[in-house]
Amino acid sequence: MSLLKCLGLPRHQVSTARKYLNVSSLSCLRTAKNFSIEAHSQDEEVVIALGIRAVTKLGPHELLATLKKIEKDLGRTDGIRYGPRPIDLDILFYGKYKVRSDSLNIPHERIWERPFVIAPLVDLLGSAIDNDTVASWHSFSGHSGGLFELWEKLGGESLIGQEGMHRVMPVANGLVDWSLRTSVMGILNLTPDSFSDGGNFQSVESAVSQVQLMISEGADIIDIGAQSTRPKASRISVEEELSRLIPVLEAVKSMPEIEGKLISIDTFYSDVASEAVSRGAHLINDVSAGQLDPNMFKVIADLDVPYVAMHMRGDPCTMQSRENLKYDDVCKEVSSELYSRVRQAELSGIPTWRIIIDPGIGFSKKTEDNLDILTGLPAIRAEIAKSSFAISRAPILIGPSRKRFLGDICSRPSAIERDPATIASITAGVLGGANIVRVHNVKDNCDAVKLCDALLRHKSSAMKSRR
Ligand SMILES: Nc1ncnc2c1ncn2[C@@H]1O[C@H](COP(=O)(O)OP(=O)(O)OP(=O)(O)O)[C@@H](O)[C@H]1O
Ligand SMILES: Nc1nc2c(c(=O)[nH]1)N=C(CO)CN2
Ligand SMILES: [Mg+2]
Repeated sequence: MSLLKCLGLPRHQVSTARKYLNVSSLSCLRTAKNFSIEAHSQDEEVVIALGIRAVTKLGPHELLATLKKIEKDLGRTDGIRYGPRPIDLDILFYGKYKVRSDSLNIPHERIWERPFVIAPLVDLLGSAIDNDTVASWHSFSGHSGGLFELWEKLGGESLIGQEGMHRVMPVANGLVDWSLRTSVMGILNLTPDSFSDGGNFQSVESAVSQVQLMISEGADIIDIGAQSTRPKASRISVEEELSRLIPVLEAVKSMPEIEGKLISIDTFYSDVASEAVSRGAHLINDVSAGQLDPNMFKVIADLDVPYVAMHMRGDPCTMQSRENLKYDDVCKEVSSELYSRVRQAELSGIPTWRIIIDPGIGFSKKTEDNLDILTGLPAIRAEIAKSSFAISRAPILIGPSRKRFLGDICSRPSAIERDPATIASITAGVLGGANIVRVHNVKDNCDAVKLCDALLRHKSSAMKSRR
């Protein structure tokens, strides 16, 4: 088992490099999030650092030769050491082994003082040290508290999001740091039967004007769904979903206002996902996290777009069955079930730096479960961090908008009356660490997230000045 570091990779080559690594007798076990290190001068490229943990049949020197070949194929020429280069692939660790030869030193000698190497390296771990190999990596660091202590000494989590180092996701043609401000995802339902706005936006013209409205009100992302996932909704075929979706997607793509905004597709069908991405959709939102279509993960792995993996049990027909509503500790169980879906996605080739997680408010949850989740996002992150820091730090999306539990609490049987309660639930979620909110009423929720972001910034600057 080895750990690799890729450094200095131009944006478009992130996925190319990963594909090279996949075909070179490495099978990926885990991927750490991208870190972009901002350029110090204007002509410098943004540098991307990422970590990969993989299994290989190659010996350490054979692996080094393979990596050198990949570096060469991607355009690296022998030149000034430590200078600018299109890619740098290093072996940080190789199982429990130490290697010392003229051409190879493992552990890599210069990792210990480099925050941009340690950041993705720590992300490949979890706080629970669950095997001997990982234990040996900790001991190689020379610190009694292992790699975690080393990371703290370098500055730790406080280095991230400032001082030039960002945790980023490749989205459309750029890199997004979802932690900088909360993003608002406006909902466009192309369904006759959605619980809140079913039937309103079925014609292309009304869909386009709704998108115009949501963008003018501040939406960052438009989430287009052509299949209802409300409890007990009957399922439509891929063909029918596409026939509703494609004309609207084409029309939305040709709107001048859509420039700079992201288009998300709410679907659990892989064929819908691939068709939509080929027509310019930027992101796939799958309420089933791959459970309703066995091809979903493989298709998403090849599509190279961000993927929202939402927690749900069963399908929209069975999700509210007694069995699927049974939790001892909802935050713990949602965390472990979501973690195992994301793990599966990773093993199918979707790197964690493309994954957005969603606890699935209203999907196989009772009212009190939804409340536990809305107040428990930090607990969900902490629980996932036991297994994987990278996944625990994924952006969180929440979608409480106009859902029934809000109506039950506020005695609002009609969904449109639930906007004030929605705003309160969004506020709770964002203050607890949600990064993207999926809402019907864009205008009012944009104000809510702006206030939350201001509160969070204020709190973190007050904490810093106290230090
Ligand atoms: N663990 C290791 N991983 C990769 N290369 C190594 C390792 N240990 C020693 N080397 C040797 O270091 C030589 C120079 O590495 P490279 O050209 O990648 O330098 P660099 O990228 O400028 O430095 P660095 O990788 O420290 O940032 C390689 O040809 C290789 O033989
Ligand atoms: N990611 C995500 N997608 C959804 C959600 C949700 O909560 N999260 N809720 C829906 C039903 O309204 C439909 N789609
Ligand atoms: Mg190198």
